[in-house]
Amino acid sequence: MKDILNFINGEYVSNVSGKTYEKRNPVDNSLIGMVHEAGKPEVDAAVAAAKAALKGPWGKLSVVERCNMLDAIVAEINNRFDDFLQAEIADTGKPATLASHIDIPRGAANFKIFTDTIKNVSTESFEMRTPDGKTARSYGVRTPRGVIAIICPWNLPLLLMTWKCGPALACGNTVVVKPSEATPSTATLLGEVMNKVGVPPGVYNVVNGFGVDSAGSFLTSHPDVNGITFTGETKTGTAIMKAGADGIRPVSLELGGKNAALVFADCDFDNAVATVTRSCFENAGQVCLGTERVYVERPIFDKFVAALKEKAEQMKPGRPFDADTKIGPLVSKIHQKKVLGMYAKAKEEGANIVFGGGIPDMPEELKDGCWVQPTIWTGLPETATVVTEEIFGPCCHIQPFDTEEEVVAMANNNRYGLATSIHTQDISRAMRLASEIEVGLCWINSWFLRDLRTPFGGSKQSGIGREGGVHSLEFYTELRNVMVKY
Ligand SMILES: NC(=O)C1=CN([C@@H]2O[C@H](COP(=O)(O)OP(=O)(O)OC[C@H]3O[C@@H](n4cnc5c(N)ncnc54)[C@H](O)[C@@H]3O)[C@@H](O)[C@H]2O)C=CC1
Ligand SMILES: O=C(O)/C=C/C=C(\O)C(=O)O
Repeated sequence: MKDILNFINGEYVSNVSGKTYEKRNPVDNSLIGMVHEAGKPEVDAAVAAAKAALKGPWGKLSVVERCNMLDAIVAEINNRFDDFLQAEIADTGKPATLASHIDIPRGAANFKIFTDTIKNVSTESFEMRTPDGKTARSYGVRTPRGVIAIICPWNLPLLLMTWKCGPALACGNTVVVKPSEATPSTATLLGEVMNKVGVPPGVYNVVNGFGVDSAGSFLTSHPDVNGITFTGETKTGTAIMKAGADGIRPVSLELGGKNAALVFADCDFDNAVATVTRSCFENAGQVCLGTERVYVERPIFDKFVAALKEKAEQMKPGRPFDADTKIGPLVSKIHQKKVLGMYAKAKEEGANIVFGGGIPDMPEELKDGCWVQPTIWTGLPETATVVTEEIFGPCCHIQPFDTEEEVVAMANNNRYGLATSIHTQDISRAMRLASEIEVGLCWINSWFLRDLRTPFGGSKQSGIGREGGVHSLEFYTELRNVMVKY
């Protein structure tokens, strides 16, 4: 039996409570291991270690020395690529083709981009004349914020954790990571990499457990945590923001979405169908940037619905390493129940089910996995539950539209504002709409195409703050002004 421990001050440790919980594989519900839940004593120890490490050898490294250490982390993740791949796949059940192209490479790239950023970023400087005729020069100095709490979701575990850990460490902070209870393995494994490359104890810590009354809330309410960065549900973001208010700690929040794809009659049809297929069904729809509302201009509506249905039919569910697997299971029984509840709600509210709507027929040995069918609906009003609420499953509702004004109004009529994709060959229209749609991220004739130097985050109830490239420095550093009179 595998034990998934906590990683505190450079050592793998259990807990004083003796509490453990089962981590099961969502493909077939087999037991992967027992997770040792961190309680208050373990969270206190992790934060104390992180605080002490700021004053230890880590805090004395030059930027270049720190970046060299991060480069070694990148190399070691790549050396242990298969270990990370196996761990991520066991936790999530996602296809190996996906994890090996996105999750694990981004786990390494998320450190690399921020060593490049931190080595090349400048701060402003101004000169002025003083009233007594002398000169004063001001300049900015960036210092680490301190101990950063990183609270992660389960959909892209290594990718989303390193997206925060990379810049935090590059800026000289120390971190305490709380992975999702559903996906503890890769964050825990990264502790081995830290030790191998000589990252000092206490710089990177992992506390496993749940949110409320567990590791998550113990961590976010800890007074020695200097900043909290979170990706996950908007409701949890609200709780985390409240926790941050005590002690005036800054928060960076990447939250939910109910993203719209706008497909115009003049689009490159095959590209639009292929891209919307990915944005609806990739990672079994468990991507905050994913599309759950598709708006198609009326002249191509029927053709588009038929084409997307054909793609959904080809999404073969199966084991992660089978060559013909196109879609994995959902992450957990809890999430499967939530998504199937939404499928039932769509039916109850009168949806026309174009495809799916239930559990696929799986071979006997996989029947206990967390499978759901890719699902397409039409015919619902814009007020229907599955058109307004985030589902986080492989599904979408397709609505026809007649005018640009109408589709912009429908796309914006939602409390979230994370991402959109616009499919048209009219570049003027695309650029016009890109500024009218209320989102943090807008893709034109593409989706989830990432340049890690660019600002990433959501508007409205999809988040606060932007991370990526130099934008991450706003959260992970304090910008101090120094004025010298001479
Ligand atoms: N990237 C995204 O936008 C994601 C959105 N979701 C959405 O959220 C729904 C629920 O998924 P969950 O994993 O339960 O998301 P969640 O937002 O509840 O959990 C994310 C992380 O926050 C922690 N957490 C929960 N409550 C906390 C609290 N009060 N204080 C500190 N930490 C806390 C959890 O343990 C986990 O590590 C999904 O069905 C989906 O709709 C889920 C995962 C990612
Ligand atoms: O590319 C990224 O940095 C992030 C992608 C996806 C999410 O944030 C998410 O699904 O939560």
